[in-house]
Amino acid sequence: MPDSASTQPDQTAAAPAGEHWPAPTARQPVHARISLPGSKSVTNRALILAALSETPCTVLGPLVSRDSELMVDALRALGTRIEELPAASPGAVPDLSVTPAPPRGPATVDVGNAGTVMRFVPPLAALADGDVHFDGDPRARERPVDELLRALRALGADIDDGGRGALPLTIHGTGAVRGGEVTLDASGSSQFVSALLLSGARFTEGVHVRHEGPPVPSQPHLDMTVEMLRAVGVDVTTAENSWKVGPGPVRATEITVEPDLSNAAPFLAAALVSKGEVTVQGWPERTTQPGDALRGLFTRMGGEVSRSGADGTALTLRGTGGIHGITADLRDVGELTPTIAAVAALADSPSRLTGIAHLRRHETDRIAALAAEINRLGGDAEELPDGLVIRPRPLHGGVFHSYDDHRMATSGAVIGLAVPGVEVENIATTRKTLPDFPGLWSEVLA
Ligand SMILES: O=C(O)C1=C[C@@H](OP(=O)(O)O)[C@@H](O)[C@H](O)C1
Ligand SMILES: C=C(OP(=O)(O)O)C(=O)O
Repeated sequence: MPDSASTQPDQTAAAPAGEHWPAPTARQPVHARISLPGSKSVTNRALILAALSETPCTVLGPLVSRDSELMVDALRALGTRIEELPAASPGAVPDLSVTPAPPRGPATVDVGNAGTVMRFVPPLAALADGDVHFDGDPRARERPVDELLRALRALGADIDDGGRGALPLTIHGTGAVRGGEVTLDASGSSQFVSALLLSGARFTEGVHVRHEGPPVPSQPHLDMTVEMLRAVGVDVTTAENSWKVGPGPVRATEITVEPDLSNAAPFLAAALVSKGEVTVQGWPERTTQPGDALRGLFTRMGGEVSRSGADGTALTLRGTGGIHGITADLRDVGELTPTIAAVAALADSPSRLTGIAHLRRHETDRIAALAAEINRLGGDAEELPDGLVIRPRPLHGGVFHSYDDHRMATSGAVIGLAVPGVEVENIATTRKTLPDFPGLWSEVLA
């Protein structure tokens, strides 16, 4: 079996065959100024809202990567017209013109390994007239959707998942979803709640989602959903563990996508690790993106953050010398964990990262994968049920496996900055959310 087909980390596994990318070491402090592609989370929400809109909508500055392409293909399969507009300048990312149509089946949706596609599209597909079949990468069949399916059924959808509570599945759309009140346990993924809210205004009775169970992760992503819904005229009220969307039209005409701040993580880490300076352009003054937390996290780990530019949207992180360990509850910003863990492995004191049990069901079991790969390079990372303890030790070169996980791959690149001889297996998996990570990384290191 090719290495990239395996998703389960195994500390004892010998380095299997696969494409290995020699991670460049930073021989001197990195000094760079970069523009990052659009946010995955904003792009895929924008596309869903545009598809449900009463009016045509332009999505400005969308991400073009595997996850966004899967979303575009899914919506096209359901009848939405999505066209690229002429690029503003050569090499610029084309904006997207979205012409909505009532969702229709029969259709087949490939979710790849995109959480946003496997969770956000089923509620929209339940509004279709006809059957919609969902499947994805082998790992997608292991990622949780059970609570979402349970909730959708309670709201009136007819779903055949063969009793698995997982992909593959077929939604027998009847052209309408009753909606109403539903209680679910969203501790496995905030995306269950976001999914129901994004399509909820189009359910006959709207939707009132209540969460019961251990805390819901990724609060900023829930805020993003609520904020984007309100921006297109949807009535949303929230209380603790409760979100209510009134029935009514979605009126999206233009949605601008912010740069992906979570994808800023490895680049800012490069400044910290190499004692250099990296500036990310277009960092919003105010945002719901979890990546905004990098400012505080990397400051605690030894960096210095400043803003510049006429509108203050150029954000610079300067490495001041030391890299410090950190004790942090990352429940709200789980997707930053792989980069924080990589930096922690290079720090001058131990780190304890908690609140992230749900990462065990992300693209791979990220807790196990990070521990396995840091330890494979001579480090000392210990798994906790809900996180990691990382005690820095001198690391050596070797293969850093990515487990088909974009953020594992970029973490290997971060460690490689400081440790000669690190080879990242399947760097191409970074295309899930970044169109050309190796290219951008070499530019930054040049
Ligand atoms: O709604 C979103 O866009 C996301 C929510 C989070 O999911 P979980 O709550 O499942 O961690 C995050 O990790 C994922 O990368 C994107
Ligand atoms: C968890 C992630 O992605 P997904 O949207 O597939 O859940 C991620 O990007 O870190």
